[in-house]
Amino acid sequence: MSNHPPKITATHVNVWYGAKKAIDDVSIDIDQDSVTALIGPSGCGKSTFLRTLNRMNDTVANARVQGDIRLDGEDIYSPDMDVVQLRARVGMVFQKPNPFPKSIYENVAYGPRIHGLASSRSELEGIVQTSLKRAGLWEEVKDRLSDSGTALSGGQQQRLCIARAIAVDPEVILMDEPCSALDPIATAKIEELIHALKGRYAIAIVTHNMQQAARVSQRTAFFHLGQLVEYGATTEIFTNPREERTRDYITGRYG
Ligand SMILES: Nc1ncnc2c1ncn2[C@@H]1O[C@H](COP(=O)(O)OP(=O)(O)OP(=O)(O)O)[C@@H](O)[C@H]1O
Repeated sequence: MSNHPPKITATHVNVWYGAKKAIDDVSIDIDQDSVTALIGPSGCGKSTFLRTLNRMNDTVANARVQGDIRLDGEDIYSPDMDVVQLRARVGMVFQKPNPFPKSIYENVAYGPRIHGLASSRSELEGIVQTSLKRAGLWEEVKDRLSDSGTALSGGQQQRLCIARAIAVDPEVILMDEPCSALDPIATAKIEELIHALKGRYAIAIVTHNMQQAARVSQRTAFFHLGQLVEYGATTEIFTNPREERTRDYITGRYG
């Protein structure tokens, strides 16, 4: 495990949708050097919790978040926090690949351009190239950068979305079931990519697939009915869980 202080600390987090409580007093640290998997049955609040980490819930009209969430010690819900900046620092990849209906190049160049990360066209080209390389897509697209991002296969589109997140130089990447729309080969590529990105970015991934959690993560958080039941080293959670509810879930008794 990491020698660094946690990248993100979430303490006593509660989330409501209107009167319905979706997250109940959850405290978690997200480690800089690990991949953290969030697992649990459908509707247990995994995505809701993940979205609190870059304030994506701000965009949901009836959602209300309470608690303390810090990125490198900085309160991300502080009124001083620039949310656009925060979402560049804490990037997100969604279940369904969602490239912009623009060229492959533009998909990746857009973020660095609006954030003013490149002072020249060649610098911007360099960022696009590096991001596509880190996302494991460069070899497949280098000769067709002006083709539409939406013309790529689903797995390529998802790697394009990862390149788009990487392009704005994030510190954390949140992935919300990034492989659920992909076939096994495309899924394996994303899992390899997660391995390759580990350490450079703190990564938190929501997954329904327990084998995937076991393969890609070093830490696992098990959620049930909006609560964090157990959080620890992935090997411990899968081989020697402390809680009966965790054991029931990983042995397939529900969910
Ligand atoms: N925008 C919303 N308005 C009202 N309720 C919501 C909203 N989004 C989610 N919920 C509810 O909050 C609870 C947690 O949902 P969430 O999507 O976070 O769970 P999840 O564990 O990610 O589920 P899944 O694995 O099915 O994606 C569920 O009961 C869900 O119906």
